[in-house]
Amino acid sequence: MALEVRGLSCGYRGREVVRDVSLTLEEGRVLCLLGPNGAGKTTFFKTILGLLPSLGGSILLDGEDLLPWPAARRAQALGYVPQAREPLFSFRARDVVLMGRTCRLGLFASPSGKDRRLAEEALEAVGARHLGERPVTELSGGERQLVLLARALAQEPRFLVLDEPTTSLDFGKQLLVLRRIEQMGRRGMGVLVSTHFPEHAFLCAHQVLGFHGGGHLSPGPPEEVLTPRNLKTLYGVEVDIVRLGGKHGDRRVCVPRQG
Ligand SMILES: Nc1ncnc2c1ncn2[C@@H]1O[C@H](COP(=O)(O)OP(=O)(O)OP(=O)(O)O)[C@@H](O)[C@H]1O
Repeated sequence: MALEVRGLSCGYRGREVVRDVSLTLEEGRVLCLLGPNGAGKTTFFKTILGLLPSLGGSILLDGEDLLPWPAARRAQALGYVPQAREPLFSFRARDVVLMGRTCRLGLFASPSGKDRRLAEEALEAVGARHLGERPVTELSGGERQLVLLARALAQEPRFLVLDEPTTSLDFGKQLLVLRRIEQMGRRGMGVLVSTHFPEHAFLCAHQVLGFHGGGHLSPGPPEEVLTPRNLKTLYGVEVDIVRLGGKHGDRRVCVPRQG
């Protein structure tokens, strides 16, 4: 069971932003997408999700072309948490999470007890059960981000696309969300996640893909892709990767060079 991207090019009205990307993401694996502002991370995700037409290449799930799939079938396979933005309607957070179950309901069906239980569990999993009764228009950016993540969990997709899920979260919530991402992988979900923090890849990812101004680094394990040289290519800064031993095992951190 795998999501395969073959020679995918993405962009807008003939302007290519991302060119000729190929990768395979198996269920149970986490891929972290890195790159500077404007490198094309969101564009790439939206193309995979079918929200933008591709400029070339193909996207396959278990060898089947995703393009002709109806929206509900696609939503059962691929969940999406976009970058946080202002909500339009003042639904309760609990109901927004329950909406994640919509793609699993029949045409005129209402949510069942099981759907409500899964929605509650999803809120609990992201540490946001206390927000259930609050209108989403009155939540902070980080709180809204957690509610959207819970909605995607309630959807129970096989693959989940998370666009900068840790942006706007405090330090503790960032670590909670990274732990959840890692757990989602262990429970068999395939996850594509973008972040502006390379260290997040060390904490939760099996593979890293890096975009930089029209080009990209070949996908591979974080320990191989996240070298000082590649980080310079991605972000134009000099950093060292420092390995820290400890009672919780090997850890790697990025340390800026002086000067
Ligand atoms: N609707 C659009 N029409 C035309 N160009 C767009 C559109 N949306 C984004 N772009 C351009 O495509 C490029 C890639 O944008 P994208 O949002 O994919 O980058 P990103 O890597 O997600 O950036 P960030 O880290 O800042 O969120 C940018 O140059 C951006 O200006």
